[in-house]
Amino acid sequence: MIVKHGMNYLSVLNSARNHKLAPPLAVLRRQQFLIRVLGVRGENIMQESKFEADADNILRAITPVFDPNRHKGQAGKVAVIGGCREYTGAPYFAAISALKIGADLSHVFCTKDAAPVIKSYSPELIVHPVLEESYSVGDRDKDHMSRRVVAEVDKWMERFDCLVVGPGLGRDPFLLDCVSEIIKQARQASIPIIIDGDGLFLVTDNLGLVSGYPLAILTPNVNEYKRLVQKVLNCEVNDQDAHGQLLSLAKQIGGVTVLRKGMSDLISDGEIVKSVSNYGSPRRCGGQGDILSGSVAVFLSWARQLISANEGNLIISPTNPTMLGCIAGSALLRKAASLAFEDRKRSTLTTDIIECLGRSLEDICPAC
Ligand SMILES: NC(=O)C1=CN([C@@H]2O[C@H](COP(=O)(O)OP(=O)(O)OC[C@H]3O[C@@H](n4cnc5c(N)ncnc54)[C@H](OP(=O)(O)O)[C@@H]3O)[C@@H](O)[C@H]2O)[C@@H](O)CC1
Ligand SMILES: Nc1ncnc2c1ncn2[C@@H]1O[C@H](COP(=O)(O)OP(=O)(O)OP(=O)(O)O)[C@@H](O)[C@H]1O
Ligand SMILES: [Mg+2]
Repeated sequence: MIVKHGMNYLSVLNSARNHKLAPPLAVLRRQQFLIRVLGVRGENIMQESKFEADADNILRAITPVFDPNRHKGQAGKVAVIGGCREYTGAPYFAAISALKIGADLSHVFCTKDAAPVIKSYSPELIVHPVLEESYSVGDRDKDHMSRRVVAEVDKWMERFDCLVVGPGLGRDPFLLDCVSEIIKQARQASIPIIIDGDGLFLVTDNLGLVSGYPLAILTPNVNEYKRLVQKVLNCEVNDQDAHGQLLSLAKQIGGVTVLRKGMSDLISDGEIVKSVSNYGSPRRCGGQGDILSGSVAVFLSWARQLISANEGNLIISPTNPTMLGCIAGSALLRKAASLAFEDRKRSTLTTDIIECLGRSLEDICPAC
């Protein structure tokens, strides 16, 4: 088989199959090698390796060692704002992933309907049934109700190291108005915010909510990225200049960090671009992005702790904690997805990947 410069990953896989080079799993394993050699979009090998993050070393550097003097909460307190009548899985996936990686406390702020369901998935999560959708609020009560919802979240705000806004949030207009206020409060309190799922639907039409906030991370999937590019750059997604376009997008939103999910995850804060392309899984079951948002929340919190403990002097690069959080979260999720796929093959589900998070982190960064 001749691997030519410019072949994309699918044509490489097909060509490998045509040449009967290897059974399917071995071909898939070869995918990682080929991605590294050719670049995911057939880009120049030098260019791709120049952008590839040193993810394992970053993971090792920011994951804290166990210390008997530390108390509950110091390894991270995260909150997920999401969960409504339709979606209860997404906020659960994000919140439980944060705990499985090593956060001490994980909260979920969701609607009243979603709360008992999410609680029943796990006793580990602290679930607040505080969000309201339009159908449960009379027109006259809206102002009063909105103030109540925002106050309920705000009284906890200072305790959180990071918020994840959007997994399974839904798109109810009243609920999204309340969430806009919650984002404003978090920003005022300088709490990092990861915006995912329906949170991106909200923010794409209200960019002022995050614009210019360096502690904001947007984690768009293919649809969400397309909408962001159209809205912010007023053009279509350009895969020929994926790095340049992502850089412009992050810059244009005032230096927020954008993690563009895909075959290879691309991350930019408007200053630099990094990619994470370690082998993941060919399964595209729903919920993997939710694991990612919960994971990034934990690693971002740890990266900020490390930076403040070292008074800003880091021996790793990049030094922006949002970039570090994204690189570590992406690398860990992809490794866990690959382990889960090895075990479960076609039946791999998001819950299987969550079960592999601990082992994946242990492989890279042993607990003792
Ligand atoms: N197990 C769970 O609980 C999981 C729950 N999940 C949760 O699902 C939510 C949506 O996330 P997703 O990833 O499906 O959004 P995406 O790919 O942009 O949309 C695909 C297509 O659907 C449409 N569309 C979507 N939402 C719509 C709405 N409310 N009302 C109307 N249209 C809507 C959309 O149309 P468009 O946006 O282009 O108008 C596009 O064509 C989000 O909260 C996520 O966290 C996931 O995390 C998976 C696991
Ligand atoms: N084509 C792909 N090949 C390999 N890995 C991918 C591919 N697309 C996405 N991923 C991986 O899956 C993770 C989740 O991305 P995905 O695009 O599925 O998010 P999402 O649609 O928001 O997920 P969710 O269903 O949770 O909302 C990404 O971090 C990326 O590492
Ligand atoms: Mg998603």
